[in-house]
Amino acid sequence: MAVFTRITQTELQQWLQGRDCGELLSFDGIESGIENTNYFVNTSTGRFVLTLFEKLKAEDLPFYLGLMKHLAKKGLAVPGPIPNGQGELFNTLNGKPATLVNCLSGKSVEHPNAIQCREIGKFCAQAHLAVADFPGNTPNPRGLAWIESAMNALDSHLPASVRELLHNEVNHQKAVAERLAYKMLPKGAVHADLFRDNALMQGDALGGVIDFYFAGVDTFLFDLAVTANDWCIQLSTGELNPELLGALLDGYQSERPLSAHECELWQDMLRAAGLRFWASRLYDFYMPREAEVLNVKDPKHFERVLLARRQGIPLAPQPN
Ligand SMILES: Nc1ncnc2c1ncn2[C@@H]1O[C@H](COP(=O)(O)OP(=O)(O)O)[C@@H](O)[C@H]1O
Ligand SMILES: N[C@@H](CCOP(=O)(O)O)C(=O)O
Repeated sequence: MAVFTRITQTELQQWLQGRDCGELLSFDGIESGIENTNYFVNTSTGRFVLTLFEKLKAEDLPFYLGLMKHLAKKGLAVPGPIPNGQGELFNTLNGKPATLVNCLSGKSVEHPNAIQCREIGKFCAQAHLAVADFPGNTPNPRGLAWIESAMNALDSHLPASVRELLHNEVNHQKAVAERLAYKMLPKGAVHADLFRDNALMQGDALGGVIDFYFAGVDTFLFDLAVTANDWCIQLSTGELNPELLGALLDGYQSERPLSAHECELWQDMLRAAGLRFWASRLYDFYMPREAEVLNVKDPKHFERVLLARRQGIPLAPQPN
């Protein structure tokens, strides 16, 4: 259950005043989700999602909400925030910063097919093209600097074999970051958590992408690698499914061809993306946040993913 903050009809009615969203009819708490409080809000003009931010600070929100607004304005299937009467994308509701976004259709898929992988690949590329003129510059909050500090905090908790692999991969990624090819990679504001549960599918079509609250500036290739590691996975082994991966890359390259440097660093970025989620899951596992309704996600899954990517990859993209 993920309704951390309860609100009353009167509070919501007052908060909605001045927003271009019609008259409040009803609202219901959304049970799934673990970070924020979400409600479906039905009004005389449609259906919306209200999010009360439980942990993110007000100063962090302009980047995330600004990115969603930017992408929605460019026609991508992303929930656009509905501003209040003062033009603000968020303001306080019951003591928490809160925003209202339009409700997208569809539901997440557990076992995507090749067509769905192609669609998410296309979306990923379109989003990368669309941020060329987005001015926000908040770095990826879970970049290599965060991973290294998490690793140091975790060190005494970890079994020796885990510690060794973590240090080894962090050192490898630090060396990658020094390479000229890495420095030449195109960057921008990316979702950075484009997992299956953050995409709503309507059959084979993409209904939309939600949950931009791990977004930050990073390489486009890293964002694509995060997506591949989740959408194209063989869950039992952590290996990539060549058919699904081919479809994802094909969809991506149909919109934004990869450069020679991007192709060269594909395996390293798949490793970086595996490392990022292994580190955050280890962190959440060994240092659980207090007083939370938390489903801690299994770190072992991303250990398998990382080990598999270090061994090799089934398909390397070619520059167009
Ligand atoms: N804009 C939206 N349109 C439709 N459903 C949404 C939207 N935003 C959130 N949801 C629903 O709410 C659930 C929880 O949202 P999510 O952003 O994943 O929460 P959390 O950040 O707490 O993990 C999603 O799984 C989805 O069902
Ligand atoms: N996708 C990450 C967890 C990020 O949290 P979210 O539920 O807000 O998407 C993972 O699987 O470790």
